[in-house]
Amino acid sequence: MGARGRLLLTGGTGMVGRNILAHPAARDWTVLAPGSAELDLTDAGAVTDFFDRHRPDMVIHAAGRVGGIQANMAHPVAFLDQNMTMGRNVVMAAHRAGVRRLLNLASTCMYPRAAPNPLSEEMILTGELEPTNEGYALAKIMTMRLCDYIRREDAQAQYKTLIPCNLYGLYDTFDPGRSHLVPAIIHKVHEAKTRGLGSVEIWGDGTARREFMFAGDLADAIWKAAAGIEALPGAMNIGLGHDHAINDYYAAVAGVIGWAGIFTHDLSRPVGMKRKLCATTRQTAWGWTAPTTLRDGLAQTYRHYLEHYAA
Ligand SMILES: NC(=O)c1ccc[n+]([C@@H]2O[C@H](COP(=O)([O-])OP(=O)(O)OC[C@H]3O[C@@H](n4cnc5c(N)ncnc54)[C@H](OP(=O)(O)O)[C@@H]3O)[C@@H](O)[C@H]2O)c1
Ligand SMILES: C[C@@H]1O[C@H](OP(=O)(O)OP(=O)(O)OC[C@H]2O[C@@H](n3cnc4c(=O)[nH]c(N)nc43)[C@H](O)[C@@H]2O)[C@@H](O)[C@H](O)[C@@H]1O
Repeated sequence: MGARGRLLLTGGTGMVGRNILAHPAARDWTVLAPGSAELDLTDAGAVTDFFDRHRPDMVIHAAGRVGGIQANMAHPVAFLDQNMTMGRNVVMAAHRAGVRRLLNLASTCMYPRAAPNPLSEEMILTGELEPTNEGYALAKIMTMRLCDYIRREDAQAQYKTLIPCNLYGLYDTFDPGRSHLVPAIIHKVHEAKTRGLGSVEIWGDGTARREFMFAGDLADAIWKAAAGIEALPGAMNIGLGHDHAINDYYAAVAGVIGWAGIFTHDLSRPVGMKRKLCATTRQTAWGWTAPTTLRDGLAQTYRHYLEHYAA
């Protein structure tokens, strides 16, 4: 048994979950990490049974229906329904089972579309959401608020929410229909290189800005948060504090892969938020910064892509 106790990690088969499991701090806990085939989190009865049988001391909720801008736009019903149901089932079953510590993972899509950057935690629920991912964002807000209400009603309950910026890294999803920006670029530029193509198409004009953190770094923040959840505010961004234009990410990936073609722009493609940069005031006071540079993170992710996905 890990010295810190028994921990249920939801989403342990996903990108964030696998990075959490690969981190050395995972050895401090006895981690239970069922995938959806073993425990369907949309099944309330199955989730309650799981808590009754396994009695975890802590929960990290990192499961979700997750995808890039195109998948979110195509399936708002599934993104709202599945994420809301999973969040409700996990948080309520944990509380009913007497679990005192729960770390919930949200996303910066919870911020209002017109909020001024950098985005600080108190801006949530002050305005209209970005329509391209509204369903997902509503589910994330609901789960965060459920944790807030539980803390308010139960002084023993340490149910806290981390709000990570955009992520990329090992175990990412490279399928173009579902992928986020960074894995999409890696796949496109790799294909261009291997097929001898001279150009790659960027969605939009490439001036929108995003803050992408290496998922291995997020795992480090998550374990620090798990070890001292009492010290966390109810909600806290996990970000870098700086961002880049979409065009810059394409150039950076091309540099890492070693491809020297040209970029074109498809202006008919969705762009979403013009910018969503996290305020890192709370995170800085908490004493953590992400260590991995963009170039190093991209190089590690490309190596992983070559080993596991490249044709
Ligand atoms: N990726 C990002 O850019 C990003 C940014 C900010 C926040 N986040 C948050 O981080 C968390 C994890 O994201 P990710 O990128 O790791 O996603 P991911 O790679 O797509 O993984 C999703 C995980 O959720 C599990 N899952 C989905 N439906 C389930 C169900 N019905 N029952 C049980 N498990 C289910 C999957 O299990 P199976 O594989 O076994 O089906 C998988 O382990 C999410 O809360 C997401 O909102 C992600
Ligand atoms: C963290 C996630 O952020 C997501 O928003 P969001 O940053 O726009 O999601 P991404 O899919 O990462 O897209 C980021 C930006 O990259 C541009 N982009 C350029 N080329 C591509 C490409 O080939 N593929 C993709 N996917 N984008 C591309 C896209 O127009 C958008 O402005 C939300 O939809 C999710 O719900 C989640 O919250």
